[in-house]
Amino acid sequence: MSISTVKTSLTTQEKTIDCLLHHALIGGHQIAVWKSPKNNEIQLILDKTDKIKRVELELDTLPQGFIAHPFGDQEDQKAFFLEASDYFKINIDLPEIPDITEKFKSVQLDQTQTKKQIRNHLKQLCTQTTGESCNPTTKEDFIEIVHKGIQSINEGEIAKVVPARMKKLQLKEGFDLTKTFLELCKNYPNAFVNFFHIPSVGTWLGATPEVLIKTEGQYFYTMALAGTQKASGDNPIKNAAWTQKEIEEQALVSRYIVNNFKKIRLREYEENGPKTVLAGNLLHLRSDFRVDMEATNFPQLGSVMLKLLHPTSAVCGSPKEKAMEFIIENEKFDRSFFSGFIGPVNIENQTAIYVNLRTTQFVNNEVILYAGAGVTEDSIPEKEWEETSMKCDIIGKFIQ
Ligand SMILES: C=C(O[C@H]1C=CC=C(C(=O)O)[C@@H]1O)C(=O)O
Repeated sequence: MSISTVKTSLTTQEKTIDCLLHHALIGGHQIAVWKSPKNNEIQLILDKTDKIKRVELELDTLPQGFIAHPFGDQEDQKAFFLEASDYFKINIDLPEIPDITEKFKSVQLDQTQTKKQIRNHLKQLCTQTTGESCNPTTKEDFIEIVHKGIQSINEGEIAKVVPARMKKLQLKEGFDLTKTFLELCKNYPNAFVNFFHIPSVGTWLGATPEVLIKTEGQYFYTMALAGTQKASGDNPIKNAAWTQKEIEEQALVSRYIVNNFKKIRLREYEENGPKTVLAGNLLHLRSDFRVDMEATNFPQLGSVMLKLLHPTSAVCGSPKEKAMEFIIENEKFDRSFFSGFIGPVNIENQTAIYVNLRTTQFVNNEVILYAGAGVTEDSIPEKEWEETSMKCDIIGKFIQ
């Protein structure tokens, strides 16, 4: 695997990403591009083996790469995996230097032609998933699901459920993938901004605020993120007031994490929060968990918790199995990779896997936006619908 660090000005940077995206999309290769929260480097891997790989969730045994798992259980219990044939880092703050694009150009194209070919390729994408064949969720349908969810909660079937909806937009003329990615990086510095493309499987662009599991050195991290309100005013975090509904909704996610620690008899962990955090123009409640894997003698905690946590009660509900049954029965579309998990594995000693939220799928000249909302006994259906609209807009406003 070759590793290159590219330090470029914005235009060279854009040119570099354009060139690598073009190389991957036109060449039929797999590609993942991401920027981690509060980081100034865009990272990019190309998988040129041209094999769609499925791997077990044993993170320590994997080479450097990028993992992607749909929301639903997979029959073989495996995830998709892009293996890093090439790995690049592009610093967004430093101006200038090496032009690595020469090696990736099969034909000499100017930037306008490159961008046009990327766009045309995006317009023609098809996937094996069924998302594209379904109609967008209507407000009436979503509100009905929320009502049903509240009813199941009142009947004691479940404590919380997270129904989702999908919305379609036409891919606009002149859509520029690289520019959109850079815009997302600029506007959402706290998010994991990502684009991944697995030919015939899925092509997704998003900016998620939610870590599922992260391991770095001896430490393991996870978080309980839930509860949503619009950020407003000069100091939105300070001015935020949370109702009992959101406090309980987030507490359920924290409890779910703690219960999973209990299952593996892990007693020593740090828990901080909940505190209010900003994600785009939304506020959430978040508790952070940290475990010293050395001190607790849990070297494989990342893989163990990944299997236990997904799907968390932030995207499915609680108890997990009953909430999943509810979703399968009532949602009329395939979530595909939405609310699944994605992220870099074993890259520079770090694995950081995120819940795939605030995201969009490219398919058949359209983009599909997805969003869910945590329903508890105190939910007001109309407000849950509005919340999903705000969540769709996080990415949607950059697409239109
Ligand atoms: C399911 C989503 O968000 C989750 C994460 C944060 C807040 C949430 C909420 O308030 O419902 C959700 O649990 C989504 O963005 O589609």
